Amino acid sequence: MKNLDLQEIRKQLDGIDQEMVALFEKRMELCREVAEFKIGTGKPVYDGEREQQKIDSVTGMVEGEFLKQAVRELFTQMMTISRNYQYKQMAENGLKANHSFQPVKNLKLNGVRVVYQGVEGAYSHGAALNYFGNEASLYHVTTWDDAMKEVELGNADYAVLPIENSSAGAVTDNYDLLMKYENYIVAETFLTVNHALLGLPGAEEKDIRTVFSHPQALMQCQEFLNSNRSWKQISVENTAVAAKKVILEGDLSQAAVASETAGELYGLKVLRTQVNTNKNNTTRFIILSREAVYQEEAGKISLSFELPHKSGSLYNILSNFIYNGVNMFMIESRPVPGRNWEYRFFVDIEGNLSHASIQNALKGISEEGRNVRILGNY
Ligand SMILES: O=C(O)C(=O)C[C@]1(C(=O)O)C=C[C@@H](O)C=C1
Repeated sequence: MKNLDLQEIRKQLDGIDQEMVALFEKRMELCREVAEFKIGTGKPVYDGEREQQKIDSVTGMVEGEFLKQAVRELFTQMMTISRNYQYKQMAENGLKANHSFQPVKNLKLNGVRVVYQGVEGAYSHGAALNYFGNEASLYHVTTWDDAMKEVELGNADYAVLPIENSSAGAVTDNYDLLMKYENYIVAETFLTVNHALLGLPGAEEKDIRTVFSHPQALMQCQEFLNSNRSWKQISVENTAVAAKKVILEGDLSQAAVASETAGELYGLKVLRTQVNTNKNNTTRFIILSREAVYQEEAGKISLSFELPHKSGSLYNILSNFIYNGVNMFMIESRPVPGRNWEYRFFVDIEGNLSHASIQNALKGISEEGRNVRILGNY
């Protein structure tokens, strides 16, 4: 008996769904006409005011919070699909997302000037050597900000900056610098980072009272460092500066957390190897240029945008990736300076600026987000 009831209900549901699909098709056909109108008049696809009116009107047609919320979600989704349909048509009419990036076969690597932050022996130096080898002329500056400035001024062709570590996460200061300067990410390189505990040639681990390193490196070695409760952990500019400090101050109770290479360079003794918690500790470095170029084979795009402090705003903007079949690798958020509780999002997606799906997604993002910037395709 029950089974029959269910079958009967399902039959009715099928009938309703059929009507809904037919109406949805009609709605999309009208949206196609809207797109034609917008292509003709140059109006943007996204009209936030109209969408709000629509949501207010349809939620007003039902009773009760549950149904109001359901109808809100349903229509938000439908309008998102409608926007994506319209962006697709714009792209087919040659109206692509605006960007000034030029494709190149290969990046210029020979005889270039490359800047990194820190001193010789710092991990950034290792990353620069990793990517550019010995052909380039490498030099260093004191801060990450200075490295970005060198590129902007044209003193360096490229800067090498750490952006993410597999155990400590994002290097947030460098995300902020991506906003401060108009330099572009043209490549990335990965460096396995193994920290050693380094002391004076005459020191033993039992003599140590103070450990110097970069805050990220200290964080990456928390398990080992915290097991020595009496040790004072002191942050300095970078790991190589820590090593230099230990040798210059000549105090047996001081140690540095830095690479073994830095230890050799400054004449320190390895008191313990691999003190990092994660033994696969890897840092991702980005290579920045002032030229907006991308290699034809590039497969990753970094972009940033800001969103208002409003329910669903992130969900809506990310739908531009979903409906274009674009895979997202990473998302990171940073506060927007001067605007409490509003965020700037940094997103890495899979793809190349020449792909139609990417152009569609970027067209949507650039209409719906604020201060949208393509940071690079590499
Ligand atoms: O009315 C429009 O301008 C449309 O493009 C249609 C529509 C919708 O699907 O209802 C889609 C996108 C706009 O942001 C607003 C509304």
